[in-house]
Amino acid sequence: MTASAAGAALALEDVGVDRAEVPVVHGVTLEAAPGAVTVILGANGAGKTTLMDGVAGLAPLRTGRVRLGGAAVEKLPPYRRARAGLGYVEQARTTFRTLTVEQNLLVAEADGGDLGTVYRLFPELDRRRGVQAGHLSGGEQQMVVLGRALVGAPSVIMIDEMSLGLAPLVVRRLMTTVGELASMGIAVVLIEQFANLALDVGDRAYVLRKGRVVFGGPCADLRGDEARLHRLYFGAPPGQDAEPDPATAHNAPGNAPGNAPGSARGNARGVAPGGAPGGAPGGARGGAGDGMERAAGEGGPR
Ligand SMILES: Nc1ncnc2c1ncn2[C@@H]1O[C@H](COP(=O)(O)OP(=O)(O)OP(=O)(O)O)[C@@H](O)[C@H]1O
Repeated sequence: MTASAAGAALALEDVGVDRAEVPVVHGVTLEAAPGAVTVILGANGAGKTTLMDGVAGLAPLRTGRVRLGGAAVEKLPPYRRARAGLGYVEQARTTFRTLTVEQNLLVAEADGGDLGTVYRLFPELDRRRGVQAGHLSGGEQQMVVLGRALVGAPSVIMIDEMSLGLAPLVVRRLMTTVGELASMGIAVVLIEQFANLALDVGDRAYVLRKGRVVFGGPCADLRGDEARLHRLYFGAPPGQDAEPDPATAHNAPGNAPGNAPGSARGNARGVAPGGAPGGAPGGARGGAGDGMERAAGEGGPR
């Protein structure tokens, strides 16, 4: 374990995950720090959801180690990982449709969970406690799903594509809550199709291509750099140099300093989601980065 992994709320070491016995995720090493938003980006099919399913115990780990607060959990069944503090908001926005908002939350409440915190974060739900979840808007249903994860009192919360099918205004509203969750000390892992919005609220980013990490570094290094995001998502066009090989990059993700909380939080710049990879123009905000990039696929490592 590296020194920084010891302080990480969630640390993955050389994680490989299979889908239907096919290897999809390969050798992923990354960390999520408490009080920070860690963003996972990548094109459709890059393996983001498969990675999260592997961490949660819903897809089989082929290789590697998953540490939660320093303790290895990769051999535990999903419910024990959840009890150990791992919250997972899956892509499908599933509520108990005939139960009220409050009943949905109570079903998931764990020791240390607190409905008051959920209602403070989502006054929209406070006003609709007695309404059946099936009668809520898509955005409100997403709040219920996030709320259900929160009343499990997680130290880490992984959120997969919460913006799917929601209006830009609603997505921006939910993104402010993502920042608030981190401010509460939770390690937030955010998978998001709208790269620009995620990079705005995020502290540290990892980009997956073909199941491998091809970038790990500060979000500031990627903000507004659409060309670089495109290259990371899809590889270099024919005839152009590929990204530097990780073997020569001096800062692999596992060696990088922990996420600096609050770098972008609360600064959402009102950028409309523009599809992935997004990247708002002119958004580069300094950041002598420790980012690294690596080639994947043909010619890439392993
Ligand atoms: N249940 C499954 N059985 C077999 N293959 C799967 C299954 N789920 C995903 N895959 C395959 O695994 C690969 C990675 O998919 P995954 O959903 O993890 O990617 P993703 O980066 O989350 O993409 P998206 O943004 O589209 O959700 C894809 O090639 C996909 O077809």
